[in-house]
This record gives sequence, structure tokens and C-alpha cells, in this order.
Amino acid sequence: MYNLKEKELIFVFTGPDGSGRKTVSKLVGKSTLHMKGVISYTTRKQRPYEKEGEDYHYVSREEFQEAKARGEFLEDVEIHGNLYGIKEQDVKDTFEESGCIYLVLNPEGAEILKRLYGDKVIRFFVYADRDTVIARQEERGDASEVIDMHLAHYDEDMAYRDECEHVFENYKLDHIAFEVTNTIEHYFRLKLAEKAEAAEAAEKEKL
Ligand SMILES: Nc1ncnc2c1ncn2[C@@H]1O[C@H](COP(=O)(O)OP(=O)(O)OP(=O)(O)O)[C@@H](O)[C@H]1O
Ligand SMILES: Nc1nc2c(ncn2[C@@H]2O[C@H](COP(=O)(O)O)[C@@H](O)[C@H]2O)c(=O)[nH]1
Repeated sequence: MYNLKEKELIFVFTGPDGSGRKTVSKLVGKSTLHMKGVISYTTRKQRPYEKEGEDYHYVSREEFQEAKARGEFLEDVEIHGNLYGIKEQDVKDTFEESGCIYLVLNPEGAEILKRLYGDKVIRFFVYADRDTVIARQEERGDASEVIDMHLAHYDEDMAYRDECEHVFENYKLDHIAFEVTNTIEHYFRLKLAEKAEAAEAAEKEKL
């Protein structure tokens, strides 16, 4: 397991499928705060609107299982017969570029990360009501079987909201972007304050 350094934090965006986790995480994490996201590996088929290396790394089941046998995944799950996982090396490399990283995971994955890293994992639960989530997936062209599959665990996913450190409804994109940015900046300020305190304590010890 990758050992997080003192200042490193992982922001996990979780919630029901189609609620807007990827959109919000990219808007805030990448475009506003210049953090880096870690891209998952999956065995599921690429959708027409997705890009390799941007949405996922698409691999065969065999490739995924070989990587798993080599112990390369920090966490991995199976959802509706497809495998998904985050590689430990990708987390390590991304931390070298940025002190904080973000991931988009289902609640099961968010829980695995939380158990691994405790306070260093901050979970942002992003949600919208069932009808809105359906409408968004229809609009982006998801097949009805895909939407049905996602909605089959909507209630179960929603039940995870009370476990998360922060909960955001996603209707107005500019509104949620503002709220999430402020929340992440709060963690950045805490980290800076801790660093300053540690430096001050070190100075005092020298005297
Ligand atoms: N606030 C919003 N208003 C309108 N459309 C939105 C909003 N947020 C996200 N969307 C749209 O909803 C769709 C689903 O968003 P997104 O892909 O970010 O969801 P997700 O939670 O990551 O789910 P999935 O894993 O299924 O992609 C996208 O087409 C996105 O553009
Ligand atoms: N625990 C993990 N969950 C992941 C990972 N990559 C994606 N996901 C989540 O899976 C579902 C289904 O995704 P879809 O793109 O096939 O609709 C969704 O909740 C994703 O956020 C991962 O590496 N680990």
C-alpha cells in the first residue's frame, strides 16, 4: 500500500452514477485548483463519448486480472460484471506532480480508500434526484440498459451520503463548483497552518 506523506490528501468524489461527479471533479479539481485526477482502469466497453486515458484506461479482463495478480491495484471492484481499479503506481506518480489528488469512485471504492487512509481521505458526496440523473444520462446518449443498470443501485448509493465528510446537491454547476472549491481550499489552508505550526515548533526547539 502506498504510504501517504504528511501533506498529501486524497479527495474522493462519490455518489450515484450520472449525478455529475466526473463533471464537478474536473471543473474544480483540474480547471480551478489545478489538482491531478487519477484515471481508473476498467474492463468495460468504451462508450462513444468517452476517451481512452481521459475517462478510463480500457483493458481486457485478462490484462486487468494479470495486473491484479501482480498487486498493482490499490483498490478494485466489480460492478455489473465489469472490473474497475486504481493503480497504486498511478497514485504515487500523480502525487509527485501534485500534493493533493482526486478520484471518482463508487461508494464501495470510497469506503475502501477511507479504511486505508483515514483522515487523509475526504469524501465528497455529489447527488441529484433520480429523474434528473435519468434525464442527464439520456441526454448524453446512454443506452436504456446502461441507465437501468445505474439506477438499480441509486438508493443504495444514496444511503452512503451520511458516511461522507461533505454532501453537495448538483443542480446548478456554478453553485456546486463554488461550494466544492471553497471546501477544498479550506483543507489547503488547514495544511498550510499545520506546516507553519510545525516550522514554528522546530524553530523553538532550536533555541
Ligand atoms: N449541474 C449539471 N447540470 C446539467 N448537466 C450536468 C450537471 N452536472 C453534470 N451534468 C451532465 O450529466 C452527465 C453525467 O455527468 P458525469 O459524467 O459527470 O456523472 P458521473 O457522476 O461521473 O457518472 P458516470 O460515472 O455515469 O459518468 C454528463 O453529461 C454531464 O455533462
Ligand atoms: N471503486 C471504484 N469505482 C470506480 C472506479 N472507476 C470508476 N468507478 C465507478 O464505477 C461506477 C460505474 O462506472 P461507469 O463509468 O461504468 O458507469 C461509477 O460509480 C464509477 O464512478 C474505480 O477505479 N474504483
